[in-house]
Amino acid sequence: MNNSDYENYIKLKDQLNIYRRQYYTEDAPTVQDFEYDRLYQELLKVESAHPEWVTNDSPSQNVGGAINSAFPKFRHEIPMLSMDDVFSLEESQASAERIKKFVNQTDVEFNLELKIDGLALSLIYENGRLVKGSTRGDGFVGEDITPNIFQIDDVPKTIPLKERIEVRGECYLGKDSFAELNNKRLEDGKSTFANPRNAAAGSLRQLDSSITKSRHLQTFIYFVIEPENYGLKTQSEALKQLQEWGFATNNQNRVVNDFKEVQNYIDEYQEKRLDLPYNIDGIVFKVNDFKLQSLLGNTVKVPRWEFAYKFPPIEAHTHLRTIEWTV
Ligand SMILES: NC(=O)c1cc2c(=O)c3cc(F)ccc3oc2nc1N
Repeated sequence: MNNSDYENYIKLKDQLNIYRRQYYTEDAPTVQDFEYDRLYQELLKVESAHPEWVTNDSPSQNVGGAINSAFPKFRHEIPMLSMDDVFSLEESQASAERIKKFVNQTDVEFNLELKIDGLALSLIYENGRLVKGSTRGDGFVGEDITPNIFQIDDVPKTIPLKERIEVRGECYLGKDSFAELNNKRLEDGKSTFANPRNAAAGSLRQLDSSITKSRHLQTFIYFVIEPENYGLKTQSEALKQLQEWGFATNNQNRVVNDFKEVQNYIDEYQEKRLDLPYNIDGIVFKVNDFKLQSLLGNTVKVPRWEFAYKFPPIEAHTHLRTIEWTV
């Protein structure tokens, strides 16, 4: 074993863990997502060549980051996993083919969804009333932020369902609300947020709920835990049912059967993303049929039935949109 290779690996792992703490726990990253992704893919490559070097503090072995101990802890009944990322059309085609091979079916339907650049959120309802809201945390234990969840306007406080249900989604800050927030902070001589995702995380993980309320956070709910319990058969059906129950859902999803449609969807939203009122950083591929999803199951960190295609980074000069204030 070439010592310096191993030393370089440890340095890379430690550096990534610093970046993760900044991103997940401090909501204040010092590197752009694409730079983090590049280093993370490098770590995965080294680890696949040297599996014996992998220890459980490696970023590849756990989801998300440490939680802010100021909040009560909340242990997720079902772990909140993350997603594998791919960075090219070819890779996404290869991942789709691997999934088809795994289930031994040539015609697997995928539900494509916009990948909202926000932070993951879990909501629990009992007897039709919202009783718990939490963040992902490390995937197993998140932060109980229930008081803050009640401050988000588009989160229904009651739903027309008597059974206990948990739903999950993304909490985000719209581009206009982000620009307004940063302009206000500049006026007040405060530091500004690096991007809407960190502003959303910083606003949701607030100890003072009135600050959360002032931030105009929004959500897109995309996941029903144990959907079969509610007679749901596919992801696209689940999104419709979530909307009927009163949740904010993103209706730009598309059910596709062949790769040409995937290419069209990716091209369409690579264009549209600049004009969407919220940030997206890719496309989520989900096997649409829940029976096939359970056949595929999960690994320690990610479901095998989904993955995310990440868009290439937008050139910095184009996407920063601030509001022209009338003086
Ligand atoms: N950012 C997103 O817009 C988005 C994220 C996820 C996940 O992180 C996710 C994680 C799981 F373990 C399972 C399903 C998921 O579905 C998801 N769907 C989405 N649309």
